[in-house]
Amino acid sequence: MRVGLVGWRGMVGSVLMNRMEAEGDFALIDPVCFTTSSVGADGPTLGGKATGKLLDAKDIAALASMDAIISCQGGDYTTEIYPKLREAGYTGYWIDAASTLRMKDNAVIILDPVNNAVIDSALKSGIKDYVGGNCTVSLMLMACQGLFAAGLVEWMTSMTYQAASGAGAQNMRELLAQMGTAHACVSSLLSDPASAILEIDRKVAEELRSSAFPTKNFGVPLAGSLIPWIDKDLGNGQSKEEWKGQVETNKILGNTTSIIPVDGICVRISAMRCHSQALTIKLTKDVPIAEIETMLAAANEWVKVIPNEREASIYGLSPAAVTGTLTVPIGRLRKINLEPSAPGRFLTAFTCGDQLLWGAAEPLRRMLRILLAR
Ligand SMILES: NC(=O)C1=CN([C@@H]2O[C@H](COP(=O)(O)OP(=O)(O)OC[C@H]3O[C@@H](n4cnc5c(N)ncnc54)[C@H](OP(=O)(O)O)[C@@H]3O)[C@@H](O)[C@H]2O)C=CC1
Ligand SMILES: N[C@@H](CC(=O)OP(=O)(O)O)C(=O)O
Repeated sequence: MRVGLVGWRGMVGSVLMNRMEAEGDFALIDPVCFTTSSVGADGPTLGGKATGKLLDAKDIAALASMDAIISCQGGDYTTEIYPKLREAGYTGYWIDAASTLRMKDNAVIILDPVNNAVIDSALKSGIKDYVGGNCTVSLMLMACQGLFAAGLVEWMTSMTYQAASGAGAQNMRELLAQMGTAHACVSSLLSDPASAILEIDRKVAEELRSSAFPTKNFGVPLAGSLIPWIDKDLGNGQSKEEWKGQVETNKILGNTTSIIPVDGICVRISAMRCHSQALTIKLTKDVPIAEIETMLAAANEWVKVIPNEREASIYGLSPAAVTGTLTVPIGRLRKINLEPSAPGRFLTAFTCGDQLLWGAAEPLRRMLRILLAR
């Protein structure tokens, strides 16, 4: 299979290349690398295979000669190139990390540990467009698959704590620059054990609010603060990131007639690349916590139930613990008494996952494997 790789050197693309290398995917394909900026330059060696010169990512004829194309180049690229490619008669597979095509009728949102059946039936019906889901949604579903599969979710709120990486590579750099600037303005005070903490705090607050503080990418301070809005303003009080929660969850699960409500508030925090979420779930019936834990743990091989205890939670359920791994821990599982008329039906949970792996790159390479296995 000739597989065109577009966006392979970006942040998501690099994580994807690393995972494909680690899983031996390149041995099974003929990789062809495209670029929007360095046509004719030497391509990378992938899985021991030289990929030759980089091809033009806007060359429709070159793209159309691929059996499958994986794009991590971004939404603008998809918007520009995908329609031209299909109009030119391309009938191969289009696998994409960008959100552009996600909600189109002819596209499937891919998260195969959760929706293998949806993907399988789409393949059988000839669908050719497969798009990775929003990172927060994919990570929530990897964690909560057991509850959805058992039909136990009546509705869910998701209050998110999203990492800088979701905003892009430049934003990760800016977060670190912000941390460094905040530290630098009080470094001499910090090295003096007798200095007053309120003086340190005052100086840091002043620095955060100063026009010299590095905020070109985020617009506002993230280090020492947070940003309570992610993605566009839909004009109805909801952010686009919050809107994705319900529409993408239900599309991934293949729910068409009966929709499970999912809503909440999406917040950017100063983690590097792991998104966390605090969930409140109304269950369709009262199920004991021990049974819920068993169900969650058995749903897929990456979810890990963390006992709802202090030590286990602080060491096992955080961005620092999870970053760079495919494990999706879920913990803080507890019944809360929100509605006395529905005892045992309100569940809290907290989950955390690497948004560049399950949230972006991993579903793409697994889709390729599904195609190769056909
Ligand atoms: N960031 C995220 O968390 C997620 C992103 N996505 C999707 O993936 C798309 C790509 O995101 P992301 O990987 O963060 O974007 P990047 O900005 O890291 O990469 C996108 C492209 O920018 C070009 N580029 C320019 N300068 C550089 C450089 N110094 N290093 C590497 N690449 C460079 C490359 O194209 P070229 O080689 O052609 O010059 C590259 O393919 C997003 O637009 C989004 O649609 C999806 C899920 C999560
Ligand atoms: N919006 C996500 C990252 C992302 O790229 O999402 P989407 O693929 O839905 O545009 C975040 O900021 O954390």
